[in-house]
Amino acid sequence: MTQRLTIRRPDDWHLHLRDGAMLAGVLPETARDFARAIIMPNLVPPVVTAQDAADYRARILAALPEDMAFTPLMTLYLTEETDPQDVAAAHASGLVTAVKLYPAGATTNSASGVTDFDKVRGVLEKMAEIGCPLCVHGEVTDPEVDIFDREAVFIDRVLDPIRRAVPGLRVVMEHLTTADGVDYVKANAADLGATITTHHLIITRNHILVGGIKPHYYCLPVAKRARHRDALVAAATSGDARFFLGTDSAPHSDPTKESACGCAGIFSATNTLSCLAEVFEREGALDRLEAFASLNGPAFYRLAPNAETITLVKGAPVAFPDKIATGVGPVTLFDPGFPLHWRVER
Ligand SMILES: NC(=O)N[C@@H](CC(=O)O)C(=O)O
Ligand SMILES: [Zn+2]
Ligand SMILES: [Zn+2]
Repeated sequence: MTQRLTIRRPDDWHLHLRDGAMLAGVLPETARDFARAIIMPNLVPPVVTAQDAADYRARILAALPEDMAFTPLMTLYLTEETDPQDVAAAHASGLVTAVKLYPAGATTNSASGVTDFDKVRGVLEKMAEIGCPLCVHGEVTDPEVDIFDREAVFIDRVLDPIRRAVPGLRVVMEHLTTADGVDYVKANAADLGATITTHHLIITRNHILVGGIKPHYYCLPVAKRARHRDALVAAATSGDARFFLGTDSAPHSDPTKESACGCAGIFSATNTLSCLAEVFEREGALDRLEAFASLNGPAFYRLAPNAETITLVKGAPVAFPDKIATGVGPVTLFDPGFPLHWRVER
């Protein structure tokens, strides 16, 4: 008997769409399966003001194929010059859903990020007052700190002090990669949530480094050892409403990844739901996939879940393309390293 699973249409609470020809190439890969996504603002130059967000939103909608429905939920890139009133107005009008904090230099296109956290305190206080969530790339940039420890150190040195200094601030720890992060979320109240990516539920650092260096498994925060991956799987499949899907699908063209200094980012929009169904099935948690992919995110963001549903069907292994063609070159699709049997019924 064919196995079928019908769930509310999912959303992606952490997505990179880029701009121009890359945007046009990757947007359908997300819009095919997802109703909404939180759109990351790390363009070059970044999406800093409400006007930038309005313009970017218009470019996304213009790139959307006519037969697809998709709602981009816009974010602003927090800088030391961000104006609290601009944020408040953009949030009140519905243009902007959240603000994104990048520690300066922590990841791809983060040069305009925050160095001195005292300088953004006024914005954070305004956000706490109006209920605008802060999405956080949670890694310290201190060159003395080992790259595998940067998330855990960030929690102690930066995140916990910010949350104590600005009570009531609603925070999403983006792309959680450690058991330390899972424990920190669990130890706190409902004003703290976390996104977990598809790939961090599957790969460990061995995937990047064993048998040759694999640039398409390199992302930030970098995948950790198996114990951490397993803690993420347990959190995602637990049904705990504080954990929800943010794919962090982050396209880079192949030449920029397959390089002596390859870019960080894994592109997973196309096969994410098939990967997730496989992971949740293996954990005996298929009945909790809907919470993770379709219910917990909207609840955190105080939005209604999508009214429409999608149906996943299990059958013979599904063939996904190795690469997506875009106007700026091929983008390699995330390879989970095991066959995928679930596909979204069209
Ligand atoms: N995750 C990544 O490795 N890369 C992201 C940036 C980010 O989310 O940190 C990107 O923009 O390419
Ligand atoms: Zn990030
Ligand atoms: Zn990201």
